[in-house]
Amino acid sequence: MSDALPPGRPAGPVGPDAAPGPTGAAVPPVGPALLPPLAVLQDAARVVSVPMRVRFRATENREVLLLRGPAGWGEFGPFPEYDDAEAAAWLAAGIEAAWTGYPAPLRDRVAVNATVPAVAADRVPDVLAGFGHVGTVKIKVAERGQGLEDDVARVAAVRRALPEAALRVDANAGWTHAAAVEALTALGPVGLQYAEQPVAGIDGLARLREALRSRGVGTPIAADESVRRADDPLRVARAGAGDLIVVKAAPLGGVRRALAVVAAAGLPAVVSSALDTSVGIRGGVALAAALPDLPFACGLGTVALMADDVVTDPLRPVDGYLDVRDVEPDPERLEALAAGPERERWWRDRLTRVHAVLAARG
Ligand SMILES: O=C(O)CCC(=O)C1=CC=C[C@@H](O)[C@@H]1C(=O)O
Ligand SMILES: [Mg+2]
Repeated sequence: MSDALPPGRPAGPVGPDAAPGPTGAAVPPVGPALLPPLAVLQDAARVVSVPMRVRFRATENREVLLLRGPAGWGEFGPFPEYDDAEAAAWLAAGIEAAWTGYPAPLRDRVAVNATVPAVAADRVPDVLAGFGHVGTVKIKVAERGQGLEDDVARVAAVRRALPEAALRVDANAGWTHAAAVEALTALGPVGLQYAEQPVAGIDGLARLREALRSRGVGTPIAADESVRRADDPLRVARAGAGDLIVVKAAPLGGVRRALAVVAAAGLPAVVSSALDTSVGIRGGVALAAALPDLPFACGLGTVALMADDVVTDPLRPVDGYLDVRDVEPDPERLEALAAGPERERWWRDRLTRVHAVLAARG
């Protein structure tokens, strides 16, 4: 088998002539419409630990705290290393889901991509098999401890498996400027749909975008961490640092706030997951379903990377789509996946602290 990169499809509906940028629309501060008392949240909480089928983000077991409220279920699952201030947006999103519910959908299903973690190239067929038929694949690159040859081999393996699929890569800011120029030039012949957060920082993205253009590499640049982890999610758009933005409901403080970010950014948006259970994915689906424009497949297929789920009918892609439907955790699955007492305490303590952050913001 060769690692040569056969040509792929041309880039998607983005690029130098893509949408203009900030529209001046307002983005509300992070916070739920109404903050339930802490005791109510603690009563409503279930902490679960879901084993992964494919290791992703160095995660073997995805732990989250689920909340049951009058409008349904919500998920609070900021990654363990996130501080309480950053985690506040995730709690606001979980409360929105469980106490307010989601805005009305504009479509009844959303296209999703397969997600290929930074696995060895020979594992790619097995990873893809978990997603069923898809027309788009996102491939993780720039993994610490790996080199460009690993990325090229992984991308080539996906291209061999799915010659017609649109391919995108996500470096999670793992490349330096020089490494990103080298890698995206090498991957150029594949016709990447876009490169997600190839380097760190908004200035870094803008500089790279400029450098690629001047070399004739037309790969569009998507901003992810520079939107969801930034104090100001609109700075990317203002700085002209990306051709499109990646939006995730939980880190942006919920579906309604994420919709406001997209409206204000004035850039095409891709909806993606936060490696959630089906309860959190339901929020991503609600966001994708409510966006006026949805030009890209969504990164919401990640339940396929998990070995289990809290519902009996998981939001896992079928023929490249997820239906827009509610989910209800199954009492037996909640019991079977319950986190151990120490982890449960850790999450409940975190809930207490993060609730205080939201309460202090008023
Ligand atoms: O977008 C996808 O295809 C799947 C979701 C995904 O890649 C991510 C989920 C959770 C955490 C992130 O590190 C990661 C991302 O960077 O987009
Ligand atoms: Mg990303």
